[in-house]
Amino acid sequence: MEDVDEGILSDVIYEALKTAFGHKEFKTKLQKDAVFAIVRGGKDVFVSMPTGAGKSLCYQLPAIMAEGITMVVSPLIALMQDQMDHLAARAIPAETINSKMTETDRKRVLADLYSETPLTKLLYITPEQAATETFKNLAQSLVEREKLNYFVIDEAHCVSQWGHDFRPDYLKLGFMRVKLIPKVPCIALTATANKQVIEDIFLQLKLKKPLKFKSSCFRTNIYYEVTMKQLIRDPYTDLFDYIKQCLGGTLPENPKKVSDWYGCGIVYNRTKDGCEEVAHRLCQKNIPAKAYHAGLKTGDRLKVQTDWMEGKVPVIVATVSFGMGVDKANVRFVAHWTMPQSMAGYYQESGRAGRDGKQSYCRLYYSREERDKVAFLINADLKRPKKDLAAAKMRSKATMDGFNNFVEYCEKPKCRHWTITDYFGDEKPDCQKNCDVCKYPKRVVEDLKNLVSGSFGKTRISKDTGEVDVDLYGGGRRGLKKYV
Ligand SMILES: Nc1ncnc2c1ncn2[C@@H]1O[C@H](COP(=O)(O)OP(=O)(O)OP(=O)(O)O)[C@@H](O)[C@H]1O
Repeated sequence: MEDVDEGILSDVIYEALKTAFGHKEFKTKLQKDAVFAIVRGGKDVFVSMPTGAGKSLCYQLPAIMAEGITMVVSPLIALMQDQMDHLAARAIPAETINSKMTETDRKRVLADLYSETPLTKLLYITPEQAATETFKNLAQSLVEREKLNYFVIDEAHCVSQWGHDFRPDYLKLGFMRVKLIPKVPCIALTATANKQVIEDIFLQLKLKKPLKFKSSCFRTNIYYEVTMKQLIRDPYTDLFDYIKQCLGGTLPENPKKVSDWYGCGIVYNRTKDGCEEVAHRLCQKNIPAKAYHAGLKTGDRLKVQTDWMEGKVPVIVATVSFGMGVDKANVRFVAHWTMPQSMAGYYQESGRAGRDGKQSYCRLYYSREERDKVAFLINADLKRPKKDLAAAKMRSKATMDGFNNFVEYCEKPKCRHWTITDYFGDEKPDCQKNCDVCKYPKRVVEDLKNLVSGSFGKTRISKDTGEVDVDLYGGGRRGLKKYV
């Protein structure tokens, strides 16, 4: 659509936005700019927006406007299914080819894709599927028939050796693209990429001078805080009170009538047993909660997720296996009962709060005991023998950096929003006291002092960095030591 008059193009895009997705406006100017650039075509595009900002629409709208097919590489079958359900609800024909589908379905999808006028608009595949002969032949055929419009890589941080969800199969996509579909524009999207990850995405996918659409990862409507678990007398009571506060302040008289609750929430836990334990204790306190983890049978796990999605149970207590692709608007809080392994992981998990733009809350329960446990687990994992040593070394460094950065988030009295935006290479945000450090600086510093025993140096607030400089470790050692 390179030569189309801009006014006409704009009318067509807005019309499609309304008829296909039911939206009158773009969510943000960045979403609009990205859509317009992708529709104009001819260029690779990189989109980095916070969770819930509406990245999917950036490629789905151009995909339905174009005459051919858009291929979307997505990391998980569940994630694809979720996207396809959303599209099906809007009567947009989307299909997948994956290892779990029946032979009949597979034949049906392929027959459509090889037909003269395929009905499919979006085809979702995993990176593993993209590496198969079936897929290579299909891609070649679509290119020859000029039916492939865009090649989309969702959750593009998975491509990067430095990304927290690194998947080696993603590395093949760059070669495949150059060899098979060199002229098809590539659209890479992510929510969690710092400078290093972005550079690696460009390199691995061999993007050609991509147009960049990046917004700050600053989530204005989330209150971030860290609670020192070892300093509170009764952590469970603290969690109950927190949840009650986030979900409307008072307990409904009939706790089974969930419509009384103001929204819902997630409690993340590192272990299956931990999830069961917390869910059990919440139920004892009349807070309906269910555990979600890999130890449950598929059907049970699905039921827990559906109950939570439909608002039948306001609190889900889950391991990190829960959440990717979950698009629920009214998540009022995300509490971490244990510690994630990296800043990028925490940003993604906590970012499930407040997708509707309303004020929401994220609290991490932190203790040094937990920090040491996670450090031990990471160390053990890094020591396991690896096939590709060079890649493993790079990964180790990324993992260590990610963890140490996150320890700093917990242990440095610096604006939480600023720490996050700093990590992702974004500008200093205007926090507006929407974090504990900015709202209660004295209390945070006191807590940090109490976190460790030893002598403390003077407390000084730096004008340049916003950090409260305090000798937390005693013995004159300043700053944080590295743990992994
Ligand atoms: N222009 C728009 N107007 C109103 N709502 C929109 C618009 N674009 C997207 N949305 C809605 O915003 C929500 C978040 O969109 P989406 O799931 O694409 O976010 P995302 O950036 O992909 O998030 P994540 O990184 O968590 O996957 C969805 O409910 C979607 O329907």
